[in-house]
Amino acid sequence: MSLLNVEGLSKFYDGETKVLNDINFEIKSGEFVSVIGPSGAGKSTLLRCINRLVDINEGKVLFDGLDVASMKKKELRKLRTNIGMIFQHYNLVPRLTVIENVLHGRFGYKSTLQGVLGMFTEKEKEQAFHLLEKLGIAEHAYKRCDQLSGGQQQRVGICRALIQEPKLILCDEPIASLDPNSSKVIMDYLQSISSEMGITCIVNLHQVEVAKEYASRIIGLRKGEVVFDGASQFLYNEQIENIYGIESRELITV
Ligand SMILES: Nc1ncnc2c1ncn2[C@@H]1O[C@H](COP(=O)(O)OP(=O)(O)OP(=O)(O)O)[C@@H](O)[C@H]1O
Repeated sequence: MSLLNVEGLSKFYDGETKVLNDINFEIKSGEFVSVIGPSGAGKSTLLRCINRLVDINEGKVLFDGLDVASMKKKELRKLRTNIGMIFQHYNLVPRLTVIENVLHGRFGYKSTLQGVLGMFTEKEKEQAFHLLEKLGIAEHAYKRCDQLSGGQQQRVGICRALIQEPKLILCDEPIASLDPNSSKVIMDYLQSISSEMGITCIVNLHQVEVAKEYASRIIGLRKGEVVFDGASQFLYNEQIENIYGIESRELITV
């Protein structure tokens, strides 16, 4: 079943230059898709349109059949509970503990007062701890987040997204700040989230070889347009050159 439909999506920030131009694709529940493309191609903007962090200028984004562009405050809150987000720089609150940061993922289910007062149920705390165990960082639960390595902080970010019980996780360059070993750990976790938990993942990546290794499907963006959309095994050098431009041959290591 299709979870996400993007139909004729265009986005411009300044009213003139199209950052995204007539984007069309459909993503089925449980898919693991990577979006690749050169810097400035519009990868982050695309993710931001899907969870309406930015407004959509033309076309449609349908999440679970619902039109994201026309959502009002309450519907948007529900949408963002259904969509977890993982960022390059983790976006954690550094002075708070690991477990507090994870519990922030439950904010979408709380009233403002409950959220501000940090009123979480025992079940939610157990759930947070269980997720930290699953991601191998339970021993750090009561440390401040800023005492953790980048890779560990990203695992906290994943736990915070998972505790939302999302249908979709959007990852905006989740390994761009990490060394190769930590990157592998994070990508392995993201893959198991998709294959074992059935959560749909869309992952923006700069590394073509990582996208090919992990994603079953790749969407290639160039100058705001989809220039490739297909199974990763069909992303040959020719397609990579088309996405990155002929001048980027050094990127091709596959
Ligand atoms: N808030 C904004 N206001 C104006 N222009 C923006 C804004 N955000 C992004 N842009 C522009 O939109 C274009 C696409 O940016 P975007 O960040 O989506 O690309 P990207 O493919 O994710 O790039 P990168 O890989 O470098 O993160 C760029 O030209 C960028 O300068």
